[in-house]
Amino acid sequence: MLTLDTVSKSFGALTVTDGVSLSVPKGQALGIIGPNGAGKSTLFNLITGNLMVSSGRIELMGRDVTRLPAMTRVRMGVGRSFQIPQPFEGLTVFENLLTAARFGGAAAHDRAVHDCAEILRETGMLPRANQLAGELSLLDRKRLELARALATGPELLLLDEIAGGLTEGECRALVDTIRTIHAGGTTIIWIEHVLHALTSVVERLAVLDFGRLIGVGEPEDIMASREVREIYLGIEV
Ligand SMILES: Nc1ncnc2c1ncn2[C@@H]1O[C@H](COP(=O)(O)OP(=O)(O)OP(=O)(O)O)[C@@H](O)[C@H]1O
Repeated sequence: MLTLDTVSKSFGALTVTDGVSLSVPKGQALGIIGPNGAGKSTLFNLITGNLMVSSGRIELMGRDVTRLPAMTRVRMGVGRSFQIPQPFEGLTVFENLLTAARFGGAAAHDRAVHDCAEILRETGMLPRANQLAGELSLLDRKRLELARALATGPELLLLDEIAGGLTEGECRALVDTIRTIHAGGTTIIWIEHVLHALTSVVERLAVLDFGRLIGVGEPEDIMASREVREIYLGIEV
């Protein structure tokens, strides 16, 4: 589905992504962890085309997308949620979804209306359909962020810290929704600091530190590794 080949990104003298190589097979759920400022969101921006790589190559569904703009990648099936939800505050929940489906996914109107209704149901947002996005609670803003990403019809779904700030119960509900999306065959890459939520969904974990990929593997092995415990969790072993 996705291959990163020695991808690097620098802002002036600051290297934020440092030679990252990674493959994500179709249908897999991969978690990305790492300390604040490790370059996780930047990596998402490089995958989506919101930022262009300084060097390296990105392949999506067998196609070199390294120089393709973000909109082309959305239309190819890359959907994302943002760490800070960015809905159109003055539009209703349904209008927000429809906008994503029509412009991000390029679906015809009738089809988009049908798909958006389905996504509202799937994400538990149906009762909020006619509410203004600007009036939503934190949980519902997060759900809307997920729903908007789904409305673009993604084959590859990138989730950026979607569980942070939620109560245990809210977090469980969100995890159930993400599990269902994954079970439907969508490839997922999920950046998350709420580790128990993340590891209850993903099959593989990648660790970023100072822009470098320092480990990729089964969640149990990664969480048990000395390097991760020292660098990420700050636990002396
Ligand atoms: N446009 C930019 N210009 C300059 N520096 C940037 C830019 N975007 C990000 N950075 C820097 O790159 C580093 C990585 O940022 P990034 O947001 O990718 O980290 P992160 O791992 O997602 O952090 P967090 O867990 O806090 O969200 C930080 O030091 C940040 O200040």
